[in-house]
Amino acid sequence: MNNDVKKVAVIGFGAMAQSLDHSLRASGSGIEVSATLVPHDLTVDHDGVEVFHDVAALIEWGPSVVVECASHQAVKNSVPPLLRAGIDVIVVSIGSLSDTALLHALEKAAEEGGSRLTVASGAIGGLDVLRSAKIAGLESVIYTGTKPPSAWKGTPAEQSVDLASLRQRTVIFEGNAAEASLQYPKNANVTAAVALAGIGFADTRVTLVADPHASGNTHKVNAAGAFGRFEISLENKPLPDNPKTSWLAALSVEQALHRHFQRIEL
Ligand SMILES: NC(=O)C1=CN([C@@H]2O[C@H](COP(=O)(O)OP(=O)(O)OC[C@H]3O[C@@H](n4cnc5c(N)ncnc54)[C@H](O)[C@@H]3O)[C@@H](O)[C@H]2O)C=CC1
Ligand SMILES: O=C([O-])CC(=O)C(=O)O
Repeated sequence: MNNDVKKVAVIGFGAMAQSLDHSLRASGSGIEVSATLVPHDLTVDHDGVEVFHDVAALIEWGPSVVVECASHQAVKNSVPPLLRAGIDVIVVSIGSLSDTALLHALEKAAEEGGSRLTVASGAIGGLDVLRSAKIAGLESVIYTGTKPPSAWKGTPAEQSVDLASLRQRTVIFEGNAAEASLQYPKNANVTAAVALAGIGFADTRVTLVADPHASGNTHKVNAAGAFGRFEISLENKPLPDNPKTSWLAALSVEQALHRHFQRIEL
């Protein structure tokens, strides 16, 4: 990796990528989004951003790093060829990594290309604690995610509850992180981050809640193990363009980018 070249590309140009683009431009850090890879049917007209509809053309353009802010499908389809071409990638659609075959394919692609895949922390925190605690043995990791009903639109929650008429806090899912990642690909990426850092997808217990009184997206993790106990609670503000996505997730991608270009990772 040449740290002096800062050709940053994003996959997707939705709420998170646009928040990232805006924040980077305002930061004066010299790191900006210069290209985006979007689906064929999407038009993006944004000053200073080259638009690609094909991963081969993006590779040809020669990004120094690519940030995935798109979907599980994008991780599956676009990330392996980038890694194979020697391009470092930061991913935020982490739920895709519950697919063990994909995880292995990504590792193989990175090995072949001599590149590196970084998993952003996203909308959650405390992953460093889980990673350390795991070494001595974790006994239990429990995640509880609460969002307003509007954030659960277009998800399986709609089949079990009438989101529009909810008057009280309602559990919409109980299971493990593997099931949550698969069933809620736009809302439960945090469960995958917790699972990967901690005791894995099968053993990470997950409860998802729709709460008409919630003003933002709340994430709680309780963990216990040989190290002791750990509890974290975040009250995240959503991005204005997507109530499903916390602003913190976009900020986590931005800090992962800064770390990518730092000689000393702070
Ligand atoms: N790790 C975490 O904590 C979090 C992860 N996420 C994930 O981040 C991703 C982006 O979130 P938002 O920007 O809020 O979503 P969004 O729906 O506002 O934007 C996603 C954009 O990506 C594009 N896209 C989808 N598949 C694509 C593909 N294969 N190639 C290129 N573009 C593609 C869509 O057209 C859309 O414009 C989502 O997958 C979301 O689930 C969101 C919040 C937290
Ligand atoms: O942004 C959030 O609060 C969490 C989220 O959507 C996800 O984990 O996919």
